[in-house]
Amino acid sequence: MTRPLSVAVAGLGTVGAGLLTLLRDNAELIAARAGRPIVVTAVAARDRNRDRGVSLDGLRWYEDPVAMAADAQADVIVELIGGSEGPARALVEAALAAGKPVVTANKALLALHGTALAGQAEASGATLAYEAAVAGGIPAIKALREGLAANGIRRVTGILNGTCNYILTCMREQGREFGDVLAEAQKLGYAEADPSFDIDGIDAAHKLAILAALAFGRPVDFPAVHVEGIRAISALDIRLADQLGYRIKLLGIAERTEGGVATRVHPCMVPASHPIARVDGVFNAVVAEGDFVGRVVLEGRGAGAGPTASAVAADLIDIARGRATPVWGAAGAALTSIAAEPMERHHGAYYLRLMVLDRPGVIADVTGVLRDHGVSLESMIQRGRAPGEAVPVVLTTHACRESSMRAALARITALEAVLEPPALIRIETL
Ligand SMILES: NC(=O)c1ccc[n+]([C@@H]2O[C@H](COP(=O)([O-])OP(=O)(O)OC[C@H]3O[C@@H](n4cnc5c(N)ncnc54)[C@H](O)[C@@H]3O)[C@@H](O)[C@H]2O)c1
Ligand SMILES: N[C@@H](CCO)C(=O)O
Ligand code: NA
Repeated sequence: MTRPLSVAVAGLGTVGAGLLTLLRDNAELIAARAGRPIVVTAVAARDRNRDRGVSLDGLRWYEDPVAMAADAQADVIVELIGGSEGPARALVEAALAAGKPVVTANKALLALHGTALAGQAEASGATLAYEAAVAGGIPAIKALREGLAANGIRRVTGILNGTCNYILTCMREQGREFGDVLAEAQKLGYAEADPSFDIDGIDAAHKLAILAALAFGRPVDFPAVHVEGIRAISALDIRLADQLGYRIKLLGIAERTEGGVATRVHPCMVPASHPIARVDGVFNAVVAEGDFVGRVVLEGRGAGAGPTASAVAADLIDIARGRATPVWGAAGAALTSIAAEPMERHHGAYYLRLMVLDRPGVIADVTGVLRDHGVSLESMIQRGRAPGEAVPVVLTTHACRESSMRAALARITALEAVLEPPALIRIETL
């Protein structure tokens, strides 16, 4: 057998420790599939003495992860620190500059600096692999970049954040509070170091920006992604969605439109009968629609030590085998910018839930505003009666322009009888 692939790992948190465990437990089958053993020989972490459930005996130890890029014995650098700046970025840049292949799980880094990093990789001939960065253990990058490479892609839709999907599922199934479930997701190793990246939709937007670049052969464009998270989703809306035959999911959607490419991350009402509505807990899903293949659906765990380590190790096996693909699926010069379609131009149906004073004339005022903006109602439900008090009123609309809906919403919010900021959730028929 050829000599082992010598791996240097920076960051021994959830994913780093998971990778060491996987490479140890499955060493034999990995060696067979990689054509040679894959062995961690160096690590960089903050605390040498923390118990991670894996032995660090005999490994070269680095206080400064960036110094690892110059380790002459390391064949590959694995970056599992996280964050789009700081030591993670410095390490990846230093390694690529030295012509060393890099494997990372860092979607923030790729979404923000992916074009420059790919340029560096192309210039030095080094691989930059990132399967773990999108949808955890699901081989979504490989599927889109290699398996579906012969297709024009119309749309990619995904449940791309395990933490949010876990929170929404537990809120619905167990009636639990948002904060309580978030704390559990953190304990399970699903959440980002700063969990607002998860719940505000930023992490899903990082991943969607990466998928959109691969799907449409354009440079990664994170600022173009419209982003909303799940903070405003209430137990009441989850219950009402159920009654209407929907599930609330945080989706990332990238699609070709007449004006270019639209990329958006926001909570959606999806029909309860749609396969994506049944992707629950920490599971993610990626649905790609290609012009020749049709619809491809991938589902699996999107976060956690095991699934993420599985994806990192798969990239290491590719490197050990000498398999390399351009970072964004084509050489930098072959990528072409495509206009970003602004969210105001989105066309779709809406769920609007108001808390209104239960008194005559209020519904007429609300529907009057919708009429003024050309928004047509599909249904209206008032739950309960409480004369002179607040009651929830739910309206669903036919498809209309986002700009019309927003203008109507601003006027409805300002009505005296509307007591709280309304909840607006887009309905996706997919
Ligand atoms: N946890 C998941 O399920 C998951 C899934 C996919 C991708 N990711 C990504 O993987 C990366 C790591 O995530 P994680 O969940 O393992 O995070 P983590 O916080 O558990 O681990 C990160 C580790 O890096 C260490 N670190 C910080 N600064 C360092 C430095 N200067 N030198 C050396 N070590 C340093 C921290 O002490 C910590 O142990 C992130 O980019 C994250 O977005 C995580
Ligand atoms: N925090 C991320 C980790 C996986 O990228 C999530 O919850 O999906
Ligand atoms: Na993946």
